[in-house]
Amino acid sequence: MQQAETISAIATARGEGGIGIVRISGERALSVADAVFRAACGKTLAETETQRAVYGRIVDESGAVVDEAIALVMKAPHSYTKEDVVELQCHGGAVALQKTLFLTWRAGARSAERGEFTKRAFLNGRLDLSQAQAVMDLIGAKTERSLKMAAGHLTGRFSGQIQAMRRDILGMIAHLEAAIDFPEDEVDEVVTDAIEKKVVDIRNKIRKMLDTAQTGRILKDGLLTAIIGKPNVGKSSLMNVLLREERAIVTDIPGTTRDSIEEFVNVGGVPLRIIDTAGIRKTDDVVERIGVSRARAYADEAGLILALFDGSQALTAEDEEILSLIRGKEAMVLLNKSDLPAVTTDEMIRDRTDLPVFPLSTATGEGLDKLEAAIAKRVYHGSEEGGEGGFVNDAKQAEILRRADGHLAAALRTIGAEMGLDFISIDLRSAWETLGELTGETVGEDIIQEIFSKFCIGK
Ligand SMILES: Nc1nc2c(c(=O)[nH]1)N(C=O)[C@@H](CNc1ccc(C(=O)N[C@@H](CCC(=O)O)C(=O)O)cc1)CN2
Ligand SMILES: Nc1nc2c(ncn2[C@@H]2O[C@H](COP(=O)(O)OP(=O)(O)OP(=O)(O)O)[C@@H](O)[C@H]2O)c(=O)[nH]1
Ligand SMILES: [Mg+2]
Repeated sequence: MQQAETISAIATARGEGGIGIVRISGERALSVADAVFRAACGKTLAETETQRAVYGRIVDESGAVVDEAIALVMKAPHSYTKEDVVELQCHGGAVALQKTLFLTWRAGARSAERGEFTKRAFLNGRLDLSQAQAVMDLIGAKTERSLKMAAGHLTGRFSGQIQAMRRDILGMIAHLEAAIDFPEDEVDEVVTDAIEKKVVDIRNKIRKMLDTAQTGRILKDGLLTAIIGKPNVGKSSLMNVLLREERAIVTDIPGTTRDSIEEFVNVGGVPLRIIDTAGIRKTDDVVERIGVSRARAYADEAGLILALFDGSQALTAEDEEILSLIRGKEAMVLLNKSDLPAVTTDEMIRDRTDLPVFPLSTATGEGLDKLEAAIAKRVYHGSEEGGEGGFVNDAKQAEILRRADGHLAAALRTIGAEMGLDFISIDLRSAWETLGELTGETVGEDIIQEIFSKFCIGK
């Protein structure tokens, strides 16, 4: 189905790059493009076969040349949106590109909303909702592993699993309805036994998918990782070696870092949002005190704490306080300055904490490989591929899966209570509908609008 309104937008990065693309989609895409583009061969784009590239010029209403361009013609349904699409590939200049865009508006297109091309692709059945979301995740991917996850979603790995579950549920509903309509054919108990088995199966699949949710979210958004410790233990040095860049100021003066610094680091494919914090200590300095309270706040908020200690010094009361601060938290204990003679050994630290301990030196780089591998392993906890369905990478998706699982659990209770076949069917239908929210088959326009409004213009 082609939308009556024809839309256009600049599809490439603003103000940079050698080529810039104006993309047009909708019922009148060909006539809009023909109003602004003159092919060198003399043919109109409407006469051009689909999937052809045509060389020519962008001209304004008076026929004056605005730019030199290549037009890509993709006729419905053979395009990204499944509508008629023309892409005008121009020289990358911002002014010429903007002018070409204006000309398409004057010729009858309107400015595309955020994500509107992809929204049309969704509405026309090219992608389901989880695949459409993967388009944005792909663009925003922070590491290669994040990219791989998004690409898996885009190619329908996740959707495929969901669709299979929905088909199975629908099959059960049909079975129940047949048994209700023709009670003489089958004994109820035989029917419910079969259904119980299948429901348990699907619940197991959902549980496996939910197990990947935490990893999926980290791959998508990054893991908030706070480096904490008393002053001068080497926190900023650690930030710098992880970044491979002299980002934070390092001096031998305790209290060097006063405000926290956040940077993105790729550790073994895991995106970390690393925060270097002010050394935790009691201080009369007003600015430093604010820094210290921020450090404590980050320790609470972080998904992972890297607690740093100086192995070349004896542990102090401040170190003991940090050890108790991280007790029971997601934390790793790092014993720094292993290049110097050890005063505090890892055994001494291990006596005081159950958390994993890593000796290292930010000066020589010793122990860093092990630390990075341990961080990556911790995030993946064995599930490199995120199971058959790929990762669940979004809190909303996880919530929908949990709700669907709740309906399946209710179906099992209904079976257990021998309440009758039609009641089981009601629970199953709820589960089927809930799972449809993931693929977008059972969600309202408002939710769809909200999802696409987070996209960029031209996508
Ligand atoms: N220039 C350009 N590059 C792009 C896109 C685009 O729209 N334009 N895409 C999006 O932003 C992505 C590619 N996605 C696309 C998906 C389907 C079709 C398409 O035309 N499919 C037709 C023809 C397939 C075929 O010939 O086999 C079809 O499925 O019928 C195009 C792009 C990334 N690169
Ligand atoms: N020998 C040795 N010195 C180190 C090592 N790591 C850091 N240092 C030194 O320790 C001092 C403090 O390092 P920083 O990274 O500024 O320490 P910090 O924990 O950020 O300190 P504050 O910002 O004051 O809390 C500097 O002189 C560093 O050169 C190490 O592995 N070995
Ligand atoms: Mg510092």
